Formats: sequence, structure tokens, C-alpha cells
Amino acid sequence: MNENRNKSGKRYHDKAAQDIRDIRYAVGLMSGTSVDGIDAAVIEIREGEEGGQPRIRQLAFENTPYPADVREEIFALFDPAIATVDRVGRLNVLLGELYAEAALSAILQSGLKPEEVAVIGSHGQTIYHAPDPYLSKGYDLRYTVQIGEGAVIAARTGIPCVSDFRVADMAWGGQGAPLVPFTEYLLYKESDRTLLLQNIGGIGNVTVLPAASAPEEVYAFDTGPGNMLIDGVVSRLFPGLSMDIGGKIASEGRVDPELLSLLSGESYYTQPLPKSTGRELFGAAYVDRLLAYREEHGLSERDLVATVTRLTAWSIGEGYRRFIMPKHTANAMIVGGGGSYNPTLIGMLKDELEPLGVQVLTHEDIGLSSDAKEAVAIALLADYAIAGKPNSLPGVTGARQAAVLGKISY
Ligand SMILES: Nc1ncnc2c1ncn2[C@@H]1O[C@H](COP(=O)(O)OP(=O)(O)OP(=O)(O)O)[C@@H](O)[C@H]1O
Ligand SMILES: CC(=O)N[C@H]1[C@@H]2OC[C@@H](O2)[C@@H](O)[C@@H]1O[C@H](C)C(=O)O
Repeated sequence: MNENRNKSGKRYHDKAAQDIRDIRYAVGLMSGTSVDGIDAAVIEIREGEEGGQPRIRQLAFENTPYPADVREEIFALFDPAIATVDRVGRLNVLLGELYAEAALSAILQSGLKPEEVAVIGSHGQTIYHAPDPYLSKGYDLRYTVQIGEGAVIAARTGIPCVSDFRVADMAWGGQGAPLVPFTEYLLYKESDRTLLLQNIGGIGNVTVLPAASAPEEVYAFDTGPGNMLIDGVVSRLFPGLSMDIGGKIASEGRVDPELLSLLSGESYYTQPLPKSTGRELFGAAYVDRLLAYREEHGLSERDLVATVTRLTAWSIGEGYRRFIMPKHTANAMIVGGGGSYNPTLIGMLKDELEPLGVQVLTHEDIGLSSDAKEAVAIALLADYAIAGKPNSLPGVTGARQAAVLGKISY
């Protein structure tokens, strides 16, 4: 800017006008694997100098819980035998309506008018994720299903909507997940610290940002269950609760070493990268087996919650020890997602990582929001998609090349 001002007034004015043009607003909608509701973030995006990193500012954030019957229907459709075409079709449209309402409400909260918003990014609700190669007649038929019709969101809001991000990465042989590392690289990378960005949503996933890295050096993977097992056992053993609020139940229980050792033998934890997982592995059937074990071995309800909380922390620690530590020594782990609000889980995570020299912090510890992070990421991915710019990291997902992820409904 200084250079422009010194050289000529006109250039300065041109540049200022350009700066104003380069400010745009985007909405991100995220409904994650824990099915707790719809996260909606409104962000302001400014282009970085000379094509550098974009700078963003969060203008609004809202979480709208799903109505109980909608949540129930989503859980029902996780079972492919129940997910008939008519039920999936209906829910796809209904979620589109609910997402449009969530977007409009967040826009209202931000003080913007809908016509000022350039794009809505909508992740959709994952109801099935099958990322591993499946060869048939010489074709690879891996697939992933996110519902919440983008055409409905665009029609109700009058704003172009980018949805269904994952399939384009799979079309290039990738896992279609995780997507967020692309934006984490843009927003969090540092020149002298190696950072681990750990999301603890339904599933746990980590992104490794080596100090001063190039995009090709970033890697990421799903570490295993996030809150999925904790929520699963709590909701079955403590009627009326859907989560272990504040980690209270786990803090009153005792970790059962035998069960912990049995569970940590799950082969996902040693599966090589790239890898991603979901409810197909750590969902209802897994929770049924945990409850059967509890009955057989006379474990208390609280001990089971403490044990799956410890398993969750252990799997994140194991991800670091097995896949990251041999290549990079991390300085800090910044935890995001709802698991940040469970101090028992965070305490156990500190037990895993702090002896290895990795400081464990939550987004709140660094002045950001653990809740809003993924919705903000989806808004930024949509901003790239609508501009036709690649928004994937093939080194992370295992795809053969980067692609513009997302389908646009005008
Ligand atoms: N106050 C709290 N105490 C304990 N746990 C909490 C609290 N708030 C949220 N959580 C946990 O966080 C979960 C929601 O996390 P989040 O919204 O990050 O998941 P998600 O985005 O649906 O999942 P994913 O990132 O895997 O797609 C809840 O289901 C609950 O287990
Ligand atoms: C298929 C799917 O919905 N995966 C989610 C899930 O939740 C966390 C983890 O598993 C991650 O792989 C992904 O979400 C985030 C937004 C991602 O793609 O980065």
C-alpha cells in the first residue's frame, strides 16, 4: 500500500477500490457426524496481498439443533437397509429447507442482507461414507453420501450454494475426507512451529502443519472416534442425556484397563494413511458390543464412559506416536470441535501428549471458537469453488490431483 501511495495518488485510489471489491461475504453450513444440529457461520473474506493467504473475520455464528424427529430419521438412515430411496429423497429436500432457514437466520444475525452474500457453502449431512477402493468391472466404486439439497438452499435464499464437496475428490481416487486441512493450511500455518489441529467432533481428525511447510507437506487423517462412542454409550445408559456434559460422568468413573486394551486393538488404528472413518465402524453396532461387554463383566455405567473417553484420548495420542512423531515433532495441538468442551477428555489428552512435549490447547485458549471452525472452513471452501479455484489437498486425501470440490446451484 505504501509503495502505491508514494508512486501515484491514482494508483493508491485504484488499489483502495480494488481492496473494497475484494471484500466478500460467505456463509458456511456444517452438520457433522455427531448429528447435534446445523452450524452456520457468516464470514468476511479479504484477498491476501499479492495472492497470499486470504484473511477472514467471523461476523456471526449460530447452532440450530435438529428437531428431535429429524435427528431420529437421520440416525435411522445410517442403516443402509432402512435408507430406502423415498426416505433419503424426502430427507434430502427437508434438510435443504432447514439449512436455508439456518443460513438466513445467521445472515440476519450478522447484520448483512442476503443479497450481500456471495455464496453459501453447505457440507450436508453424511449418511454413508465408503472411501476405500471397491473395484468392479475395472472401475473404482468408492462413494460417499451427503444430503441436504443445495438447489433448495439456493432457491430459498437467492444465494448460489456450493454443496456435495467430497465426491469430486473421490472421482480422483481420494478418500473425499478430510476437507478442512485445505483451509487450516491457509488460516493457521506458522513459520516456526509445527502445529497439530485436532478436531474432536463425532469422529476425531488431525491435520499436521509442519513449520514453514508448502501445501504438499501437509497431511491429515481421521484418528478414530471423536465424541461418537461417548455420546453413544451415554445416550443408551443415561436416558435423557445425549452427551457427557462437561465430562462429568467420565470424571466419576474408573478406566477399565482390560477393556481399554481390547478396544485399542481395533485395526483402524494401525491402518496406513491416507485413511478416514465414520459411523460405519464406530456407530450403533459398536456401541451394542460395548454395552454387552459391560453386562458380561459387571462394569459400572460410569466406568464404561470413562473407558471410552480414555480410548478416544488414547487414539489421538496413538495417531501422533505412530504416524506423526516419526516424521515431525509437534510444538502444540490446537483442539477444535465439541470435544473441546469436555475437560475430562482434554485432561486425558494432555496426559497422552504433554509428556511428549506437545502443548494441548483449545481454540478458546487462542481466542477462537471451537464450535465455529468447520462451518468457517466450509464457507471458505465454497468461496474457492465459486471462483473455480482448486480447494483440495490431494496429499491429504490420496487423490491423484487437486480439484475444484463442490457442486454449484445458482
Ligand atoms: N459441553 C459439552 N460437554 C461435553 N461434550 C460436549 C459439549 N458440547 C459439545 N460436546 C460434544 O461435542 C459433540 C459435537 O461436536 P461437533 O459439533 O464438533 O461435532 P460434528 O461437527 O457433528 O462432528 P464431525 O466434526 O465429526 O463431523 C457433541 O455430540 C458432544 O459429544
Ligand atoms: C465423511 C465425513 O463426513 N467425514 C467427516 C467426519 O467428521 C470429522 C471427520 O469425519 C472428517 O473426515 C470429516 O469432516 C470434516 C469436516 C473434514 O472433512 O475435514
